[in-house]
Amino acid sequence: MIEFYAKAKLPSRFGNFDIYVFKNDENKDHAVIVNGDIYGRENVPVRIHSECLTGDIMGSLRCDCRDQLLTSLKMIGQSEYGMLIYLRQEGRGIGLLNKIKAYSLEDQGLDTVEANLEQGLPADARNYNFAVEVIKYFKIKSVELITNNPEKIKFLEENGIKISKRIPIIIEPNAFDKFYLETKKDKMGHLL
Ligand SMILES: Nc1nc2c(ncn2[C@@H]2O[C@H](COP(=O)(O)OP(=O)(O)OP(=O)(O)O)[C@@H](O)[C@H]2O)c(=O)[nH]1
Ligand SMILES: [Zn+2]
Repeated sequence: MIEFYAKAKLPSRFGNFDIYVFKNDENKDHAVIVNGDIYGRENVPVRIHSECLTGDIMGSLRCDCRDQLLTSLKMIGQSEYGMLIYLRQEGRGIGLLNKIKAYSLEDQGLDTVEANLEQGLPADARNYNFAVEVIKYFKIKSVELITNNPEKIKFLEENGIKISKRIPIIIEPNAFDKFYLETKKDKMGHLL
């Protein structure tokens, strides 16, 4: 269960957003960025973004996270209404320390899935319960989900969220994330 905690204006380079924080079962400060009036609406563009300190903040080229984050904020800012749910599930839920250990194994040739498994961790430890709760909190009737990840679509649909459309978010690979993106496509079923 989530509970409203605080809301404030968040003017940004992408638009005049509102930011919400909710109390939740995981006790994590997930952030919800909202543009316009989403309450009770249909076909709301929604991005569910998992935290990536190295990419989102530091501009790492090992992944496409930052470009996906900026592209989706821009998309949402340009739409009449929309929402980005920023989940504090660093490293697909294994945390920063384990993600950097995984990077170290990837530097030795393992792919992103193998590097998690090698540590005895799941390839993807995330869940999207918080996102489901937020979508229900705003009584959103249907969602246009900005993603390439079929797991997110599956999780939301299994938990009663109607997805009217998937909006792909394809970022051109660079020399450093090419293999990472290939692995997402080949091993994780991403629609790339
Ligand atoms: N464990 C691990 N996590 C990573 C690695 N590279 C990026 N991440 C994390 O992966 C998450 C991003 O997930 P992705 O699978 O790239 O994308 P997604 O958000 O599931 O799918 P999209 O909605 O299509 O973007 C973030 O939490 C990153 O911190 C890695 O090599 N190993
Ligand atoms: Zn990343």
